[in-house]
Amino acid sequence: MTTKRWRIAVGSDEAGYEYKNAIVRDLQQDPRVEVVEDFGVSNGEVTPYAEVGLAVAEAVASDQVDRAVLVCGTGIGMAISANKVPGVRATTVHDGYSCERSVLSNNCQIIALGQRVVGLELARRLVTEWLGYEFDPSSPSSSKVGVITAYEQRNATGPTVCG
Ligand SMILES: O=C(CO)[C@H](O)COP(=O)(O)O
Repeated sequence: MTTKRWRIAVGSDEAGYEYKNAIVRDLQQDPRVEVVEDFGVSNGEVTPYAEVGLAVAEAVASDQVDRAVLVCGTGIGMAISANKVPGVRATTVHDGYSCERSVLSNNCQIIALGQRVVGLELARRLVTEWLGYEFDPSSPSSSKVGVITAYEQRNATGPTVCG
């Protein structure tokens, strides 16, 4: 069990607004959390999920926060968007095992949830459990994540052209 106090960003589009607010409230009351940054959206605001996902992922990449939770209708668009930011590993999670492995196997800094896919209580529980996981850099999974990092670093000046 980790003793770290996390700096967490949370963001959603309008399809994830209710869950985002519930998760922000939970995190604000969690003693393992040092700070919660709410990246919106605000009530009634319509913003493409990618704008929020990219802004939150940049906050992770720049070390403004340690980790983040994103919510949209499915959690898919948010994860795709966040993964475009170099250094960020984000995934959609809707079950406890994937949530655990997203950290312990993949060293993901971001989980994405779908408000139209899972119930609110499961989403809240996943976030609570997620806070208890911390990647072990000395684990056998580390070199596998390193393949991803090395690929990013080799291609840091521009996208790979295939074919
Ligand atoms: O779930 C979403 C993106 O993955 C988003 O909340 C809704 O996107 P849309 O189906 O394109 O409106």
